[in-house]
Amino acid sequence: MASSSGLCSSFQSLKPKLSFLIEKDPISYRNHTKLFAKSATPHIPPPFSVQSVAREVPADISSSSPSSNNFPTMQKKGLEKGPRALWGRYVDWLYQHKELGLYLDVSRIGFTDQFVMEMEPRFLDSLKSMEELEKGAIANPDERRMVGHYWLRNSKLAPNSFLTSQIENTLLAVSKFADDVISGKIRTPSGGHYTQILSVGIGGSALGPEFVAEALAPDNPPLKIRFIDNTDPAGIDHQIAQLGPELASTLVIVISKSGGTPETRNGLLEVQKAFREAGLEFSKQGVAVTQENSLLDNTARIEGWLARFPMFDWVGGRTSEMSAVGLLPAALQGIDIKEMLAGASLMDEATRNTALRNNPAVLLALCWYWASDGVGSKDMVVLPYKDSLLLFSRYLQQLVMESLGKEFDLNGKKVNQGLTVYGNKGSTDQHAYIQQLREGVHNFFVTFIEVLRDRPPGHDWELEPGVTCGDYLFGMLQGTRSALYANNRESITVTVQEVTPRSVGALIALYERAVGLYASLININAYHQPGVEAGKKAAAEVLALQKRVLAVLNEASCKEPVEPLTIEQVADRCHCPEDIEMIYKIIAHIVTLASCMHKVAADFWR
Ligand SMILES: O=P(O)(O)OC[C@H]1O[C@](O)(CO)[C@@H](O)[C@@H]1O
Repeated sequence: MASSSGLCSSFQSLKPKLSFLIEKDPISYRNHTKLFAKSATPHIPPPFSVQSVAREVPADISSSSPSSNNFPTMQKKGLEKGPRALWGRYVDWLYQHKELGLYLDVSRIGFTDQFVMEMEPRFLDSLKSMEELEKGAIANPDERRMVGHYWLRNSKLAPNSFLTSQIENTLLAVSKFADDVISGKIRTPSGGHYTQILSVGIGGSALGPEFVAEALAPDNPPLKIRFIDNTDPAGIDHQIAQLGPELASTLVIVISKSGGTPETRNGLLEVQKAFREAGLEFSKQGVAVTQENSLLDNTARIEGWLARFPMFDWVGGRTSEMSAVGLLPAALQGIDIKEMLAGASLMDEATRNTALRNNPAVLLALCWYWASDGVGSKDMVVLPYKDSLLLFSRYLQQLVMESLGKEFDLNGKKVNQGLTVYGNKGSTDQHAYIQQLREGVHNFFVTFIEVLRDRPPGHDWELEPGVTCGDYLFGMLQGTRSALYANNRESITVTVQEVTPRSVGALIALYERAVGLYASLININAYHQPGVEAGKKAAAEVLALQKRVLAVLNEASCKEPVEPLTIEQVADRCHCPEDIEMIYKIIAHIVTLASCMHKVAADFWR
């Protein structure tokens, strides 16, 4: 096979050099081009230096009429096609963060120089708002809250010393607890090492930890992690069954900012039941991450759980990965959380840059605005070409959609804003829905996430002469990017050297800032979620109605003989005839579950 050939070894020794070239070349080329451009075109100084590169802008191929009143006035042009012009655009706009080894290529989004110039003052305003937010302004007016997730990776930025020490103490406590568990200083009630984590939480209290575990946990972590992130009884049973006897060496981390989310409470009650049935004492293995004095916090304190870590009022669920919510599970899996924080902090610095084309979060938000007309008219398909980043799109789905999907803007005007996010991973998705992306309805733009390092050094081999498995992955990404572009489908490419705690921290920080900037551009509150409350309220009403239905059915079933009822009669006896459809669904649900209701069910369905 090729792996043992001379070609293979020479090829492998060539590869690091190639990646070095890839790393360095485009930017130095850009600098070179800039010098050229300077002599031909007057250089417009930062913030945005709009460069004239040779462009072949064909006749309007995919023009659309933006529906937002705020959208700059010019018409969208078709995408540039000529390879030389595209290369020029690539070089001209490529963003590189050297220390992070991160690139952002926006060349396949067709924004024009005029668009950039028209957007510039608005971006400067948005950056100003972000600056205020970081200084502790009430950035979430509805909930009268500060928004401080940026302080988590640079505690000195917090607006007062009390918050700074809260952040630092929590980080110390998380690190110490994780070290003690891993080293065996903290042991299971029977004196052994902890081997498993069962994380119970939902939404922002699950998605970050899930993404980070998938991306960064080593193959043999000190503690393996499992998640209960739903109120699906079978799903919960499955997780507990998979733990089996290891339940005795499982650390259960219950995560909930509010401490009152029903799904999380249910997960906790189910796990506590499993502990009782196994003859284990839950409190000795339970850890809570929640706001001080929440229901969960009080329960954990009264029951004397193993540990409690704070969640802060000024950190939102979907931006909580760098708080104890994300750091505790990560540290317990042996992930370097200081590196995650360092990556995020470097990215925070980069995304404060007011030289707009050198600010990657500005570039992302600019692309989103352009591609979706500032009103979410196109969906964002996120395609990491790396298995370990599979959950990035799912993580971003909450970050972006819960933040931007709002009915009203900050002035109370109905806007129905948002930006839809979906995606799994490449090249897998090429064998699923990319057919439609290439040829079907044109309602999206793509974000490719590229990882330069295929494998740890020394593990590569050639499947065919000169070609590795990773070369295929690379080819699939580049091929899809080109094929989509050839059909006027726009894309962004974010490139990292490898998937490390640092690069993952940076990616999270990049998107957090881009969402904040974009929200400010479209004048919405990115930090509340009133729509979710409506669903929760409706669910509570269904559960209340279920109790009334059960009472009516119980009464009927206690009669001798059992009193058969029509659905209309049940609705009448519940005093809510207008809810007949919901009552039908409730009965259909409970008759399949409750064995005590079998008799009634039989009569009911007669
Ligand atoms: O951490 P908590 O309070 O349990 O909330 C979980 C999730 O529920 C929501 O409040 C609504 O879905 C999210 O914003 C949040 O991340």
